[in-house]
Amino acid sequence: MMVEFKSDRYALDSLLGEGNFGSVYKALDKKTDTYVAIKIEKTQKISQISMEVEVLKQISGENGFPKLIDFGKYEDKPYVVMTLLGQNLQKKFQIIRKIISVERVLDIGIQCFKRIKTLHDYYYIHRDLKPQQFLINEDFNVFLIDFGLCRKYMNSKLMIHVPYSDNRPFVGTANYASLNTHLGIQQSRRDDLESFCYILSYLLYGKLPWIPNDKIKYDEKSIKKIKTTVAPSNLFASSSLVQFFIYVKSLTFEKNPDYQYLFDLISQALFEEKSSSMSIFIIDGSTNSKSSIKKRERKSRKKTINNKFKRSNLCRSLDNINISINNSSQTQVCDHLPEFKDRKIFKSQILRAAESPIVQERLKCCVM
Ligand SMILES: Nc1ncnc2c1ncn2[C@@H]1O[C@H](COP(=O)(O)OP(=O)(O)OP(=O)(O)O)[C@@H](O)[C@H]1O
Repeated sequence: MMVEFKSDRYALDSLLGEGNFGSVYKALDKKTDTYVAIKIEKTQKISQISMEVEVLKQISGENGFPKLIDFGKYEDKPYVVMTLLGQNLQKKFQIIRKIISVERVLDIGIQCFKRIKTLHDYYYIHRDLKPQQFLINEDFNVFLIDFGLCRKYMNSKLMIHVPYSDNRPFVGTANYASLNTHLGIQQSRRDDLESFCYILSYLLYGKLPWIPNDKIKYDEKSIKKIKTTVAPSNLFASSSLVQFFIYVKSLTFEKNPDYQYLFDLISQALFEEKSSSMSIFIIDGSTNSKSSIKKRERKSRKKTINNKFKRSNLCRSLDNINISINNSSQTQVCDHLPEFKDRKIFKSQILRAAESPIVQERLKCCVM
C-alpha cells in the first residue's frame, strides 16, 4: 500500500521495495522531470535514515553508489531521495539464474567486492550485506545501497580502530551474517567480507548450506549452527575462492584486509573460468519443469548451431548433464552436450569441479 506523502516536488509512482525499516518508491521529481527513488522510513526511535544520509553525502560521487538528491522529513517520517537504480540481485537472479554464465556471476561478484572496498575506504562497514543490497542495471553495473546500519570502524582523524567488544545484539540478516556476528562479536571489515563470500556462493549456486532453496527458511540459531561447521569447499568449487574464504576467516578484528590479494583471487577464479573450455551452468533443477527444460534445450541447441560456442546464451540443467571421462587420456571429447560436441575438455577441469560437494550434488559425473 502506498504511504501518504504529499510533496510539491515528488509524485509517488510505484513501490520498488519494502524492508524492515522503510519503503522505497519510484517517484517523479517534478523539478528535474526525472524518476528518482525515495526511501521513506517507518517511524523509528532511532532513525536509520540519518546514517544513510551521512554515508551518502560522502560516498555519492563514487562509482557504483546512488547519488544523494535530497532528504528531509514528511510529517514525522524521515525520507531520503536518490538516483533510481535497477533491480536487486536477489530478484534479478530469480529471473536470470537459469541463463547466466559463471563468468558473468564472477564479474558481478568482482563489482560487489569493489563496492565493499570503496565503503571501507571511507572508514565505514555496512553490517547488513545481502543480495538485496546490490542493485544491477541493464548494463550489468552493480550499485551498493542501504547504509542505515553502517558504522565507522575507525576514527579517520586519529586512525584508531574501534575497540573489540562482545555480547552485542544481533545486527544484520541471518542468512548472510558472519559467524562472529551470530556469536555477538562486534563487527569489523572482516565481517562484511565474510558476508560477501556467502553472497557470492549464493549467486553462483543458487543456495547455501543453510538456504537449501528459496522456500525453506531456517531460524537464526540453526543458521549459526550450520555456519560453525561449514567447510570452504561447501561454499566454492574454485580453489581461488576457497582460498578467499579461508583468508577472510583468518582475519583478526582490527586487521586491514589485503584487498589486492582478495581481488587477485576472484580475478583468478574468473580467469580460470574464461580459459576453461567447460563452463558449468549452475541451475536449480528443482524449479525446472520437464517441459521448460526441454524448451530451453531446444532453444539452446538452435542457438549453438547458429552461434557455435557462444556460451553465455546456453542454458542447461546440471541435473541433466552426464559427463564421462576416459582415464587413459588427458582430454576427452564430450558428445553428450551439444555445446561441448567435438570440443576437448581437460579432464582435470572436470575432476576439480567435481570435487566440490555442491557441484557433485548437481552434476552426475561418471568417471570411467
Ligand atoms: N535507488 C534505488 N533504485 C531502485 N530500487 C531501489 C533503490 N533503493 C532501494 N531500492 C529497492 O528497495 C529495496 C529495499 O531497499 P533498502 O534495502 O534500502 O530498504 P530497507 O528498508 O533498509 O530494507 P532492509 O530492511 O532489507 O535493510 C531494495 O532491495 C531495492 O529492491
